[in-house]
Parts: sequence; C-alpha cells; structure tokens
Amino acid sequence: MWRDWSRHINIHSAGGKMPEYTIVSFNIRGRCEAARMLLADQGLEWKDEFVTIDTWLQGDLKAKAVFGQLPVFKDGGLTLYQSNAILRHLARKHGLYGKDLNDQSCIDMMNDGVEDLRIKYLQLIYKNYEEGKDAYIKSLPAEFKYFENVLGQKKYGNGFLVGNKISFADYNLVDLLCNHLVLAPGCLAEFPLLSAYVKRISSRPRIQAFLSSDAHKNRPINGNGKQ
Ligand SMILES: N[C@@H](CCC(=O)N[C@@H](CS)C(=O)NCC(=O)O)C(=O)O
Repeated sequence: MWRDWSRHINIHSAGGKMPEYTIVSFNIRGRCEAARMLLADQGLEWKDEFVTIDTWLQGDLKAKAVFGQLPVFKDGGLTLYQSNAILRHLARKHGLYGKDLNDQSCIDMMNDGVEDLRIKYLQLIYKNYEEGKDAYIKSLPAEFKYFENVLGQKKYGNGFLVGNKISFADYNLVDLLCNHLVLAPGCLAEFPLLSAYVKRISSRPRIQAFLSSDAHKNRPINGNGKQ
C-alpha cells in the first residue's frame, strides 16, 4: 500500500527561472532517483511534482498515463513515461550516451542488466520482503559478479560501465547499488571494483551534494516503507 503523502512541489533550481524539466512521481526515490542523480550531476535544474495516493486513486492521471503508471517526465512539449526512456532522453540530450553507436549499444546492454536486477529488487520489496529477504541477499554475489567483471575488463569501460565517460547506465547502477547497501550494508564487501566504483561516483561533488541533501535523504526509497 502506498503511503499518503501530502502533495507538494520541489524546485531544484539555482537561478530564479523555472526549470526546463518536470518529474511527476510519488514522493519516493523509486524509479526516478537515478534521473534526479543524473540531473544533479550535470548541473541541470528540475521541478519535482509529487502525487499523493489519493490523487492517484482518483484515476485521472492514471487514465492519461501511456502505460497507466508514474513517473511522468516533461521537457517542454514532450511528455514521456517509462523511467528508462526518461534516462535515455536525458542521456541523448546531455552527452551521456557514449561516443558512438557501439558505445550506445553497450550502454543499452548494461542498462538492461541494471533493469533486470531492479526488477528482482522491486519484486522482493513489494511482494516477498519478509519471506524472501535472506535468500535475496544470499543471491546478490551471483548478481554483482557480472558488474564486477565488466569493471575489471577494458573491453567495455574504463572506470565507468562503458567507455571513459559517465553514462545514464552508471547513474542507474549506482542508485540501485545504494539501495542494496541499505538492504544489506555489507553486500559489496567482496567486490572491490564495484565498491570503489560506487564510492567514486557518489563522491563526484554534485552527486555528493545531492545524496546529502534533505530532499534525497528524507525521500523514502520505496512506497511501502520497506528498504
Ligand atoms: N516500467 C515502468 C514502471 C513504472 C512503475 O512501476 N510505476 C509505479 C510507481 S514507481 C506506479 O505507477 N504504480 C502505481 C500503479 O501502477 O497504479 C517505469 O520504468 O517507469
């Protein structure tokens, strides 16, 4: 069950003008925090519009949503649904999608790997938390080893998942790993490259500022209070 937060709007803007982008979501980190991390790291401004469960249950927003779900992302006249499409849109606009077509395809591959793990994580959180938590944590090394291997090869990345520049897949993976560090604080201990990668990306100055902001810290990770 979703918590009933009061509706409110947060504006992440250094200047006086309205930000270019709007994210409409429940007031959770959920599937939007990677996009928020990307925006913060790139020095971009955005408006968060949080929808309460009451508003959502009225049904108008759901009926209008292309797949009946949040988040919604607005960029001028463009309205986008699907969190990974939102990440890709921002990546294309802001140079976070590699240097060429091959990089793009490898970044897509990595992001699909992140999505596979996110789905497993969300199934645990929303469907099987009490019964499944221990087994899920035991299964994590088998999941993380793939990303550790990628970071250990020059074939794809060089400090990042792909190439020598951050991409949207990096923000997505770091966000998901941060959630896992809350679920199981020691879960990266046997993965030195992955641990160093999370530390390195989380300590980029704007990401560090974002992660230590009240807006981020006070936003629940998931909608049912489990984490
Ligand atoms: N594949 C979608 C999944 C979106 C999703 O699961 N949305 C949830 C909240 S994060 C939702 O809208 N739940 C309410 C509902 O389905 O009515 C995405 O990546 O954006």
